[in-house]
Amino acid sequence: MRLTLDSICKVGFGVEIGTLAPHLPNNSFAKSFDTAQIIVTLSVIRKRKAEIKEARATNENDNKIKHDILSRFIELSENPENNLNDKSLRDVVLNFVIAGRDTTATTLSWAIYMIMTHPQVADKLYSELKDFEEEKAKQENVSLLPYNPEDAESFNERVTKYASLLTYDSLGKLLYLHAVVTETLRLYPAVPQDPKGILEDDVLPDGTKVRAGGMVTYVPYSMGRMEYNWGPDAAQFKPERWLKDGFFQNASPFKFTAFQAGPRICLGKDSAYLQMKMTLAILCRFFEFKLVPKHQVKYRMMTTLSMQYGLQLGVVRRS
Ligand code: HEM
Repeated sequence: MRLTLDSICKVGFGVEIGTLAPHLPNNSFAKSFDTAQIIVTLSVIRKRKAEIKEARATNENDNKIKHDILSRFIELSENPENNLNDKSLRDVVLNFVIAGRDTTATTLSWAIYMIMTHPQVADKLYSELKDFEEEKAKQENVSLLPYNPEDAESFNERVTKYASLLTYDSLGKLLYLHAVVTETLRLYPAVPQDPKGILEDDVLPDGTKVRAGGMVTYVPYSMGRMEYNWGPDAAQFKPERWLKDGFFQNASPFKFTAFQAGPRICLGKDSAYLQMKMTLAILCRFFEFKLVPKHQVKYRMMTTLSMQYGLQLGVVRRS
């Protein structure tokens, strides 16, 4: 939650929340999130507006002007035709924080759970990440100094070097990692069910009549486990099902519904993949995870699919 909250606040609104600082501070933003969202987000909007105004007044060059999502919405709000006031901007901020924090955090937890309970997947993923490191370092003429997992300094140096090799383009080459994340979302979709209110009487494509005022729900959790959709091994965690002849095979969003489908499909899908793949690449290259014996992992069906008792695990540094 700390990682994904920091990330969505930085990418979305250009604000350093700092909940993941080395001493893991209690953070007023995170703490007050549930109770004081509105006050906090309005202050972020006001601060950003003032910064934009100042950057323009002092004719700052382009790299001083932030390019986050909020700044773009503020620019749109300057045109009265767009009808965007502070309240709508507040809703934009809240929408992105809610959409971007718990979804990716919960998917990362399920992915780590799947990886550590499927040793063959963990091995294959580790090989992909190690091979990537060697190839990329060779390509970029980066020297990889040997390190000792027991020695924090040399270990951290190597992790930092590895992180610098992970770019938007290079992450796109980690196909097994992409398949691991996608397979996790098939079995543990962050939004497990997604109800819709019916505005007008209508008839669904299969002839089912629906009445205004009622509700229809599609359930990615069930759809991801239907043999009808995925074959007799639907219940098994098999990233390989997404790969054919070394290429990633996308499924229709009407079959793999974790991000919804149609015109209101998730706007943050690519950004979510980027963040999750970057995090998992570093974690799975440098750490091995072991579930705490007898710890029970059970899902909790809320707006997002969380773990009822959390995920308790041991972590060991890898060579
Ligand atoms: C694993 C990660 C994620 C999953 C599974 C996911 C899933 C979804 C789903 C199912 C919806 C449709 C909700 C509905 O309208 O009924 C949605 C909408 C949305 N998501 Fe995501 N999401 C993820 C991450 C993110 C991130 C990181 C962001 C922001 C950077 C984001 C931004 C949005 C926005 C803005 C919408 C509303 C789109 C609209 O109504 O037109 N999501 N997401």
